[in-house]
Amino acid sequence: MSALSDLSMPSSKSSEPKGLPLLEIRELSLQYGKDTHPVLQIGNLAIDHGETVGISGPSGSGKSSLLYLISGLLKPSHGKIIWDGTDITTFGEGATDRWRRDSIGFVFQDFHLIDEVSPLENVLIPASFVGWRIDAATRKRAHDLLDQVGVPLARKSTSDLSRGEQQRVAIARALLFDPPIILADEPTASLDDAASKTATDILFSLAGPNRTIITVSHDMDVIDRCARVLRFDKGALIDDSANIKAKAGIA
Ligand SMILES: Nc1ncnc2c1ncn2[C@@H]1O[C@H](COP(=O)(O)OP(=O)(O)OP(=O)(O)O)[C@@H](O)[C@H]1O
Repeated sequence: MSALSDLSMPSSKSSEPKGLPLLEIRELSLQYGKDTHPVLQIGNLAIDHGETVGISGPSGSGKSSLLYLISGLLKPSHGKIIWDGTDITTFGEGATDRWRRDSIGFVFQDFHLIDEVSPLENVLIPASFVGWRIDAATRKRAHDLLDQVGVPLARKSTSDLSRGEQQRVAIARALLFDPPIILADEPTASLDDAASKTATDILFSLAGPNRTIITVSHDMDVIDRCARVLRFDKGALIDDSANIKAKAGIA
C-alpha cells in the first residue's frame, strides 16, 4: 500500500459548509408495499459536513433501507431528504443518477464487482456509465487509487484477489469521482479480522473536514471509529449520541 495518507485528502469537490447541515431528513417514512407497515420512520435528523456516522441496530431495523434512501437508490413513501439544501426526493431518475455520481461513493458489503474483469476495469465502471470513452486522467486516477489501497495492478481477473483486496477495489471505485460523501453498507461483514482492519483503516483515512462517512455496520470496530452513532430498532431512531471513544482517538 503506497500511501494511505494520500486518500485522507479532503475531497476537492467538497462543498463549502454554508452553515446548513450537509444532510437533513424530515418526516421520512418507507413502506415496501402499499398498505404495509412502514419499515422506517424518522422525524428529523441532521448530519454535518465531515462527520463520521455509524448506524447500528438489530437485523431488520431499517439500517440498509436508510442508506439506500439517502443515496437516492430508493424513494421514500413520505418525507424529504435534503443534501446541501436540495431535496433529492424531487429528482427524476436521470438527475438522481447524476447527483449520486458526483456526490456519493457507495461501498457495498458484497463488493458489487465484476469477477471476470481486472481490478482496474472494476474501478473504472462508474466512468463507463458516463460516456463511451474513458479519458486518460480518469484512467490514471483509477490506477493511482488502486496503488494507494494496495491492490496488485497486474491481476487480469478480480476473482483472483482475496476478499480483502476485492473490498479495497470497491473502495477505490467509490472514490473514482472524488465524492464528498462515502456511504458504506456493512463494509467489513464478509472479511476476516485482518482484512476488516485494513478496510476500516482505509475507509476512515478518507474522513476529513469536508468528506463525510456514513456507515451501517454490525462490526463494533467500525462503529467505534465513528464520532457519532445512530442506533435503530424496528425502523425507529432510538439513540443518537457522540462516541466518546472515537473522539478520544482510542477506538
Ligand atoms: N425489497 C424489500 N421488500 C420488502 N421488504 C423489504 C425489502 N427490503 C427490506 N425489507 C424489509 O425491511 C425491513 C428493514 O430491512 P433492512 O434491510 O433495511 O434492515 P437492516 O437493519 O439493514 O437489516 P440487516 O442488518 O439484516 O441487513 C426488514 O423487515 C426487511 O425484511
